Amino acid sequence: MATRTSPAKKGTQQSRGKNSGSASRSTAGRGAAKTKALNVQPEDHLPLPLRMIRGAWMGTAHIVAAGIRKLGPDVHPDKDLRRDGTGFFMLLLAVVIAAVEWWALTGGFADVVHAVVGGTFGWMALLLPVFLLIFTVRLMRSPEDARGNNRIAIGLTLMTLSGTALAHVIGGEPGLADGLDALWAAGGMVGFLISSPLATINMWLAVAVYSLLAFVSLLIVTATPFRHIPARLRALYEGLMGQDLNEVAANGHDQSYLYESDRSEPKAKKPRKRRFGRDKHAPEDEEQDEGYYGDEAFETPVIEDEDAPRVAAPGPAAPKVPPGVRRPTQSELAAEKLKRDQGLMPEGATEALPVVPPASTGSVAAVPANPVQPQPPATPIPQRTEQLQLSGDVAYTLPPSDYLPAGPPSKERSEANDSVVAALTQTLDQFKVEARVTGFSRGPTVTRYEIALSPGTKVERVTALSKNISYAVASSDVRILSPIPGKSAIGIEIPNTDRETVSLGDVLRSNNARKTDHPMVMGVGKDVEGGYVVANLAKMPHLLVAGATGAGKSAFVNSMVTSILMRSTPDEVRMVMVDPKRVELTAYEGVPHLITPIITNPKKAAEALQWVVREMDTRYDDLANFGYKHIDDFNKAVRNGKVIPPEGSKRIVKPYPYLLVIVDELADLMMVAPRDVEDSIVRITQLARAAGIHLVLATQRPSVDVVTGLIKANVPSRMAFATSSVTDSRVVLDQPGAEKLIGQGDALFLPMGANKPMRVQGAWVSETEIHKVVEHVKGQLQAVYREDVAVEAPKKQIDDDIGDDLEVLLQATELVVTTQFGSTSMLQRKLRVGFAKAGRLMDLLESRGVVGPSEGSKARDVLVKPDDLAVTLAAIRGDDVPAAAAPGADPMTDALADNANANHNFDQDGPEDLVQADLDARPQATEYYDDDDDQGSEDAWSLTGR
Ligand SMILES: Nc1ncnc2c1ncn2[C@@H]1O[C@H](COP(=O)(O)OP(=O)(O)OP(=O)(O)O)[C@@H](O)[C@H]1O
Repeated sequence: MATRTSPAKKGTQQSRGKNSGSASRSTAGRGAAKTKALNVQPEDHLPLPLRMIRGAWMGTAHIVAAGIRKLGPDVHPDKDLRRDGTGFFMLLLAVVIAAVEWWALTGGFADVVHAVVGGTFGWMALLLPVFLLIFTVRLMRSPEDARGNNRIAIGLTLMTLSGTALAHVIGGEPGLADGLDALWAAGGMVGFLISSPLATINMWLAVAVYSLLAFVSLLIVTATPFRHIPARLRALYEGLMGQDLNEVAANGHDQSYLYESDRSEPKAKKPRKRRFGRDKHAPEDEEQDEGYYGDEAFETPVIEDEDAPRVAAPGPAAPKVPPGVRRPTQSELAAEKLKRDQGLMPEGATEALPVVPPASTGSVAAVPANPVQPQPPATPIPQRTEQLQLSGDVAYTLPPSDYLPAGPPSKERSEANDSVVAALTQTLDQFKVEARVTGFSRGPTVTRYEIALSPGTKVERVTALSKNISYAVASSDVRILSPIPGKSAIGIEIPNTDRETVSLGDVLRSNNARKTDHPMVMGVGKDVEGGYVVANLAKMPHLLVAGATGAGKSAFVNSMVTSILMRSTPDEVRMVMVDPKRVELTAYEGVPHLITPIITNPKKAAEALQWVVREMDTRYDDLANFGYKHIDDFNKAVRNGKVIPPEGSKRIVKPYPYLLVIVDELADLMMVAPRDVEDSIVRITQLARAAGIHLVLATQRPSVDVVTGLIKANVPSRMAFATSSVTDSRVVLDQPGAEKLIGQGDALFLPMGANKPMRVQGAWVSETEIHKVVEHVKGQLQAVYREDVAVEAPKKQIDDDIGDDLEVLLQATELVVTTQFGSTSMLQRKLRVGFAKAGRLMDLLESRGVVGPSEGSKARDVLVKPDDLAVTLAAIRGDDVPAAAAPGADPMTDALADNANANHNFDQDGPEDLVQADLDARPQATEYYDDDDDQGSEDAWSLTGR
C-alpha cells in the first residue's frame, strides 16, 4: 500500500498542466493515426525539428513494439493499423508511475508524479502501472481490434474507478476537511468524489456496490459473459495446476485480452470431457445417469467442434476476417470512395486493406487464406473397451484405425487460388463494381472467395457478373452465395483446379468424431472451409442421397458403412442392405452387422421393407408395454436390469440394436412395387425414429415418380451430389444448387433442421481399405441372418394357371405396357374378349408383376416400363432371360427355388412362386413376438448379435 504522504500543492498544479499536455499530445497522435489511414501525411506540414523528434519517437516505439509482439505467439498486425506511438507513451507512463509509486523515487519530478497520480487515485496508483502495461501490450499486439481494445480500456477504467471508491471506504472515508494527505492515503480525489455520496448513506452498501462494479469490470476486461464464469474459473484452475495451456484454451479460457489475434490459429485439442446430454450412449453415462434420454432441444445430426476456429460459425454479426486483415470500416470505405471521386486515388486502388492491385498477376499475398483445420492427429481412434463384450460372451475388437490411412495434407492456398483472386479483382475493376476480394477459404474441392462491397454498392452488381466471373476464371461451375450465411460478404465458390481427396480415416480421427462414441456416427467429409463434417445417422433420422451417375453416391454409402463397421459392434447396429445394382455393396457380404444377405432383387427388397415395418411395430409394442418413449431409454433400462418381462414369460429381454436400412437404388424398387414401397417407406420414416430404425435411400434418378412428395416429406435430411438438371436439384433439396456441383464426391448436405445446405467434399475410402475392415469384422464374428426378413404378408390368391391363354396374355401384356394403362375395359375392347376373361387376364398380369392390385373402378398401376417389355414377355413365355434382367434373379431367391417347386405345380418360376413358397415354408412374422412362445422369444431377440 502506498504510504507516502508528502505531496505539494503546486506539484498538483504542475502535474495537471503536464497531464493535459500529454493528453492533448496523445489526442494529436490519434488524430495523426486517423489521418494516416486516409493517406494524408501530417508530418509534411511540421517543421524539421519536430519531424525529427517525431521520427525518433516513432522509431523507438516501433522497436519496443516489435519486441512486445515477439512475446508469446508472434503476431504481425497490419502496418497501417499499428498504434505503436500511443502504446509506447503508455509504456513510458507505466514505467514512470511504477518508479515513483513502487520504488518510492523522490525528487522534483518524482514528487510531481506522485502528487498527480497518488493524489488523484490514492492507493490505486500502485495498480495503475499494471493496467497501463496490460493495455500497452494489447494495443501493440492487436491494434486492429478496435472494439476489443475499447472494451479493455473501458473495463480497466471502471476497475480503477471502483478501486479508488473502495480504497476510499476502506481508508476510513476521509473528507476534504481531513486534508489532502488523508485523501491520498485512501482513494485519492477520485475515490472521494465517487464514494462519498454512497458511503455517507451506508458504508457497507458502498462496499457492496463498488465491489460488484469491480467484479463487473473484471468480466468486461476478460470478455466473460456471466454464464461462462464457472468454465473460466475451472480453466483458470486447470491452467494454474499446470495443465497444457492449449487445453485450457479449448475449455473456454479466453486470453483474448492479451492475444486476441491468436484466436484464429488452430489449436490441437484433446477430446473434451463429456457433458450432460452429450454422448448419451456411452455405457458409463448410462450407468450413472438415471434420467431419460429422449430428444434434446435443437437437435441436429451434424456433430461440430464448437471450439474449432470455424469462419462460418454463426456468431456476432461482425464477420470474422482472416488474420492480419481488417475489414474496412464504413467511414474508411466512404472516404476512399470520396477520394476516388475527387480523382485523388486511382480507380480500383485501395488503402484501408491490402488487396491485389488491378490487373496484377503478381503477388497476391495480401489476400490471406482463412485458416484450415489441421490434419487430424495420426493417433488411433480410442478403442471402446466397454463395448466389446457382445451378448453371448463374445469378445469383439473394432478394426484398428490404421486400416484407414491418413490422406494427403490439405493445402491452405495454392497458385491456383492466387490467380483466381487476381482474375476476380480484375473483373470487379473492369465492371467498375465497388467491391473487393477480402480473403478466401480453401476447401478440398472448391475455394470460397469472399467479396466485401463498398457502401452504396448493390449486391446485384456482383451477382449479375456471374457469367463474367465464370469467363474470367475459366470455370462453368461458379456458385455465388449472397450472403455467406452468418457474414456480411458475398461468397464466390470456384472449383479448385488442384482438388484434394478427403480420406475417411482423417474424418474419423478428427476432433468432431472423437467427441462422441455414438455407434451411428459417420464421417461425411470436409466442408468448404476445410472443417471435418461428421454426422449422426440416428439424428438425421432418415437420409435421401441423390445425384447423377458417377457423382459419388456409392462412395458416400461406402464411407457410411465403413464408418459404422469401424465404430460399432453388431450388438449396437444392424443393417439391411438393398443393392439392386448388385456390385456396389457386395464387399460387405457376410459382415455380422447384416441381418439378411445383401438383397439384390427389387421385389425382395420391397418385402424386406415390409419386414422393417413389422420390426418397427414390434419395437413400438415393446416400448408401449414397458412404458418407454424411445429405444435409447428402453435399452438403458434393459442394461440396468429395469425391464422385467411379465410373470410366466420365458423371454430374455435384450437391448435393441439400431437398425440401418440402406437402399442403394430407390428407383429400382419404385419400379417394381411403387405403392408398396412408398407405403413402407412412409410408415417407417414417420415412426421409426424412436424405434431406432433409420433409412438411407440413394437414387440416381431423383425424379418425382421416384422421390415422391410423400417420401420427401418424411425424409428430412438430404445429401445431394451433382444432379443433371436444376429440376433434380429441386426434387432433392427443394432449391437449386446441386446442378452446379462438379461431381466425384462434391455434395450439398442439408441435415434435418438446416435451411441452407452446406457444401462438402465426401470422404473417400478405397476398396483396399474396405476389404481390410470387412475381413477384420468378419474374422470377429460370423453373420447370423434372420430368415423372416423377406417374408411377405399374405396376399390374395390369384389363379396363375395360364393354360391356353398364353397368346392372349402376351397381347394383353404388350397392350398394357405400351399404353401404360391398366384398364380391364380396354382389354375387353382391344382384345375383343368378354368381361370375365379380361378380368382373368388382368389377374394373371398382376400375378406376373405387370400391373398392381385392383383399385376398384380406377385403372391399375402399370409396373413394367415399355423398355422392359421384351424381358417381361420372355418371362411369361418361360424363355431363358439374362440373369441380371430376370425378375426374381437373386441368390436368396435361388436358394428358395427348390422349396418353391416342391410346393407348386406350375412351372413358371416367376417371383410370385417363390414368394408364395417362402410364405408357406416359414412361420408368420407376428408369431415371432409372442412372449409366451419359447421359440418366438428367442427369434425376436436374435437381432441382438447372437
Ligand atoms: N468422395 C470422393 N472422393 C474422390 N473421388 C470420388 C469421391 N466420390 C466419387 N469419386 C469418384 O467418382 C467415381 C464415381 O463415384 P460413385 O461410383 O460413387 O458414383 P455413383 O454416384 O455411385 O455413380 P453410379 O450411380 O453410377 O453408381 C468414383 O469411382 C471416384 O473415382
